[in-house]
Amino acid sequence: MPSAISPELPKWKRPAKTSVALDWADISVIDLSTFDEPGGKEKLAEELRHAVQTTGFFSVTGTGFTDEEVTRQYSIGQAYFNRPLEEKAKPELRCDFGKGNYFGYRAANEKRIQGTEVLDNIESVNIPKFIPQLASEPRDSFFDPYLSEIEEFSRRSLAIASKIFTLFALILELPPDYFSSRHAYESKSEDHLRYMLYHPRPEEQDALVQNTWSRAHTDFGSLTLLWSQNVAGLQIKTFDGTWKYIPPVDGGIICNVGDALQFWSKGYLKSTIHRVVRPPPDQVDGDRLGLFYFVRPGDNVDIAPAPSPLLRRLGLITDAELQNDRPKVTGLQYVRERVKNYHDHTDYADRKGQKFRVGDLEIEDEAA
Ligand SMILES: O=C(O)CCC(=O)C(=O)O
Ligand SMILES: [Fe+2]
Repeated sequence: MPSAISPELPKWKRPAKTSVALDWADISVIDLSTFDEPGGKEKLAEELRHAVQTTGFFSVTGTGFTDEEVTRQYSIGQAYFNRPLEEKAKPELRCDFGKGNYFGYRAANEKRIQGTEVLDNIESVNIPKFIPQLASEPRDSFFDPYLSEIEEFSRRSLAIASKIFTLFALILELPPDYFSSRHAYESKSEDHLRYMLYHPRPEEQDALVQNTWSRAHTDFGSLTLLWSQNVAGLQIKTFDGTWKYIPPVDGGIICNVGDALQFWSKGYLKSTIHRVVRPPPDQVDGDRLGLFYFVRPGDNVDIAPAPSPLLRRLGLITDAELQNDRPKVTGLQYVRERVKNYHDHTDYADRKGQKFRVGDLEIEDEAA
């Protein structure tokens, strides 16, 4: 059982910002502290509409998370990764990619990149929601002393996401809880809190894979929360086709729409293509530690267009489509297929333009 007082850990130190002049994306800042004010949601919804139609990535502030709480999560992540590989990589603690199950540990250096001899430099660990239905999923006993604070962080993360879902529902003129009810904390889903570490690679190796640390993709789920980080490398493909860096937003969480929300909204809410590249010279020597909450659709939720009056008016959905009695594609089926298709290989190969289907959903795994 977690102890009431969590043990001390070496305090993680946030790396300095780069002094290299990079081509930064213009990211809207949505201040959620005004959410409960009269008219607050409506105003934020308009700001968000603009953000998702220009860059697709946005940041939220006023989330209630203190810098100390966020640093603590990084400290936990750092201490976890500092342990020997044999402890982290026990078979029962690993992600079971054959089943499309992303809970648990993913080791670095096990897959090749784009058919070269260069190895994947990412290790990560995904922690499920703290609900009884997920109690038997892999969870490293390293986390035991910290479980109560990790659980609180996980629950508060989804609460932030819920506010954003409410804004999306307002934008689409749906009942305010249309999306948040499909992502309830107590309902089983593939949501996870993630600590993720990129290990720097020698420059010659990076050169062989076009400096790719994570290939261009769109996120699988509904919404991704990425605690702003100073080590540059994350880039988005802007709507005019150029790649721009996501800038650090102090105290902010970077958010992006995932493909599930794009399916529900028939593309009105766009899941922006992004990738991670080798950081600039003044940041490339250290590890790049990231903290995320990936929101996935509830296991039993149907991934089908939402009956949005706005989407109807825009001609993006028709009544026939809404009445269509097609077989349901559930959140669990969809997410598991995607994880399997992306990760259950020995190589993160170049897969540009390749499509696959889950039910009636057409999916491109590597965005061109
Ligand atoms: O590390 C990052 O900044 C982004 C990672 C990412 O896009 C992902 O894991 O889906
Ligand atoms: Fe991503």
